[in-house]
Amino acid sequence: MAMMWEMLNLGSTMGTLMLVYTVCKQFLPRQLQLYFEKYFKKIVSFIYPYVEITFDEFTGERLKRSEAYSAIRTYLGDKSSASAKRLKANVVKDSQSVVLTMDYNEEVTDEFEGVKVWWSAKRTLPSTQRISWYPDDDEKRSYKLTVHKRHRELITQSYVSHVMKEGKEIATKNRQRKLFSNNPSQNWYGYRRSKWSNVAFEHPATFDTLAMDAKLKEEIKNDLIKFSTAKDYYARIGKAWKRGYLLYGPPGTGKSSMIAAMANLLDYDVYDLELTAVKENAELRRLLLDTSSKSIVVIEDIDCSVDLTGQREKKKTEKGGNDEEQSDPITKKVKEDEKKENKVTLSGLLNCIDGLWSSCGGERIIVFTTNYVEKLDPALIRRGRMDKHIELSYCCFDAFKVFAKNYLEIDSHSLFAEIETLLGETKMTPADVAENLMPKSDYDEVETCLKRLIEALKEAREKAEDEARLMAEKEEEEVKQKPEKEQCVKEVKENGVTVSH
Ligand SMILES: Nc1ncnc2c1ncn2[C@@H]1O[C@H](COP(=O)(O)OP(=O)(O)OP(=O)(O)O)[C@@H](O)[C@H]1O
Ligand SMILES: [Mg+2]
Repeated sequence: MAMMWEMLNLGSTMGTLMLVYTVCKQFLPRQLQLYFEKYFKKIVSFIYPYVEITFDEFTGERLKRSEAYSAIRTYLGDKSSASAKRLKANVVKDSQSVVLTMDYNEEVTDEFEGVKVWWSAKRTLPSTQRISWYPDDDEKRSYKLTVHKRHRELITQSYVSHVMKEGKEIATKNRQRKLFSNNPSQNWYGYRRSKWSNVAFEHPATFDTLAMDAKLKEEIKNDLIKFSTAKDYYARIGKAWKRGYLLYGPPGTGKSSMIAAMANLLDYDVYDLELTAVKENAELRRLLLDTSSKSIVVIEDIDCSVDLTGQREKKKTEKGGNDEEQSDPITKKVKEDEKKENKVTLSGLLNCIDGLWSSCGGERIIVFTTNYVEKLDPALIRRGRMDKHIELSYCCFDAFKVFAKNYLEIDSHSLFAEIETLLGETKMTPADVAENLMPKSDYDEVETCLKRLIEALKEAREKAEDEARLMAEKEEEEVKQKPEKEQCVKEVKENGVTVSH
């Protein structure tokens, strides 16, 4: 019997049965219809001794994508690539490989411990046509597993977990890392819309291409590797498996490049959290809860994203602050509106970091970057929240050597000594050093590039010296004018004369 069912297409057989059912129901007299319906199920289960299990794409009021569905899709993609006639292809892993998935209404057979099962992919489109900005909103997708009822136990107890496990393993093997960015909250709701949008993460920066002090680089690499393998350690000491990094330094010193290098080293996804698009603390919490493990959550330019100087501002206002600013109604209104627009507060952010990490899955790194570390509230960057503070600064000789090796493929040169001296005398960001060192045409020789950098360093040194001279002159002038000013103020006080400027 089973052989016969195998030879027939299960889907079309059921289709035929349903057709018979509909036709009979229409043409049978009313009295007989009731009997027919009553016995139809029994007849079907007798002729069709199979169990069907459906795995829908979405669970929990369609807000969460089902893990089982994803795992089955990957598993069947692998299985069906040899037998199915219609497949869908997705390019993964830096465009190097293609992953196939079963197309809709396609069926594949699988075997488990000698038992045959049938899988089919289904898509249900909305029954009524309607105009919508989101045409796919009502589309439902699922996989259907069909198996003989005498194998029900084996399939539900062992086969399904086998499929899940294999599917997850294949997914890990083909994993294309992603860069996520948060969507504004008005796009969060409805079928298949989500809090984060993503693209493939393909940043080429690694710790080998990162130009910085060699010792510090090694220390950071070791710290990251230790963290990623310390699951048991964190469990033993009773701490959530997370680590916070604060990267600070002037623009163009490699903060963003370091985040990319971290993600590439650990094979983590990156969640680039734009705080200015988050309306309130509750939204921030939901966003963070929707991140996956093995990920780096990044908040760039943290000093610009949230009013971290709130407490100090408040104190200033209490003392009287800037009278002009306070009395100006337009400035006041703009400030009020700004506050309404962005209600993420420092305490909200702190609660999210601590609350999130201690309450849900681990293996997450949070990175803050800033150009002005002194502006940040100490509560935000205290150890335990931001465990490691890393200063990325102007280009040192170690960093230059990395650039020379990567950009010009040299380890030493007679001009290196001069460059070392100049780097010690002036401040140039790694971004500027890289730009000067990069060959500008196919005919640019190594020496040309090094000499261009030397010229740029000399220019920067002269500019810095000029600026220092000007500053010194200005200070001298101020010192000279001080006694005169003091005398003037004294006279005004004594004589009660109003001086207008
Ligand atoms: N330490 C570095 N090592 C290698 N490349 C660097 C380094 N610093 C800067 N660069 C180069 O300069 C460019 C700018 O660097 P990056 O974006 O990482 O700087 P940043 O510190 O994040 O700057 P900002 O504060 O403006 O965001 C990068 O494309 C990179 O090629
Ligand atoms: Mg940056």
